[in-house]
Amino acid sequence: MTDSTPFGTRLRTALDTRGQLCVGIDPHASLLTAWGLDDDLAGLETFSRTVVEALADRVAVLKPQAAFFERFGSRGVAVLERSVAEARAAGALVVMDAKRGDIGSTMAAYAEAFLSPDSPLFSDALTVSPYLGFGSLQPAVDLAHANGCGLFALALTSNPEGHEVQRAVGADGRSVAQAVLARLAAENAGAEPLGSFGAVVGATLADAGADLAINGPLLAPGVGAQGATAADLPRVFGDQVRNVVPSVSRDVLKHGPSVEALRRAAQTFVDDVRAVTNR
Ligand SMILES: O=C(O)c1cc(=O)[nH]c(=O)n1[C@@H]1O[C@H](COP(=O)(O)O)[C@@H](O)[C@H]1O
Repeated sequence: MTDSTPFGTRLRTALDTRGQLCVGIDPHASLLTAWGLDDDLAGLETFSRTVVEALADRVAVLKPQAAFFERFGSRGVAVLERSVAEARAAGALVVMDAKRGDIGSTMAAYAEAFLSPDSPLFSDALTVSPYLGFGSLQPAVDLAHANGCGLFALALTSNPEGHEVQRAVGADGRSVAQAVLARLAAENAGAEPLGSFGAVVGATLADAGADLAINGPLLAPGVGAQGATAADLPRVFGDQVRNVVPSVSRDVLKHGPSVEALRRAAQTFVDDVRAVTNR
């Protein structure tokens, strides 16, 4: 199923109608065990199908983490393909968390894999790493534009180690992260109601220390297991809080395998975010 409406437009509608939340599908071995499943292909399949069944018809964004599927080889990737297709069919926007980034000619192949409607892994958006230079991402930017998809570029990640690279200051006096954010803002210029080229900015940051007004979505992992809460969002994101997509994996997933409990956990996060954003 393709939809040439730009990702940013579709995301704005999803956030406004379903609430500001992304749930990550991260089938950790420890979660499979906690759900009473074996850490094998059948466990992976049951886990993913349950999360999609519980949440794809009500949560704005689902974000499968590709590595947890790839560790089972090609049959794990086949489970990922089915999960993406079923989640999209049920109305969720799917952000593939594969954090791709390479020289431009190879980046074109990564873009084909995730942002081409003919690909079995076709997703609404893809996480990308701009640390081979933002310009190396151009094939993905072009394909996203062509197919109504989005990208989320790692700007200020939720892990403490990210700072040594992302806060480094270049010759022009800007941090590396600020330079990435500026490129995203340029890509989103003039887009309404929201651009399709987002940044990843961890909710765990003490403060962003950068201009987040990129006219695009801000994917904010770190809520839940990494220690951030909805109450941190206004401090980190200021007047951009409306464009934040808080992302939670383990703190929702730990409530399975009960479909009802997964739904309640997700709804609690949506309500908590709504309370701090006054929306
Ligand atoms: O791109 C991401 O999604 C991401 C970026 C980042 O800065 N930090 C981060 O934790 N993530 C991902 O977000 C998810 C966080 O999972 P939980 O800590 O269980 O909520 C994992 O899949 C991470 O790979």
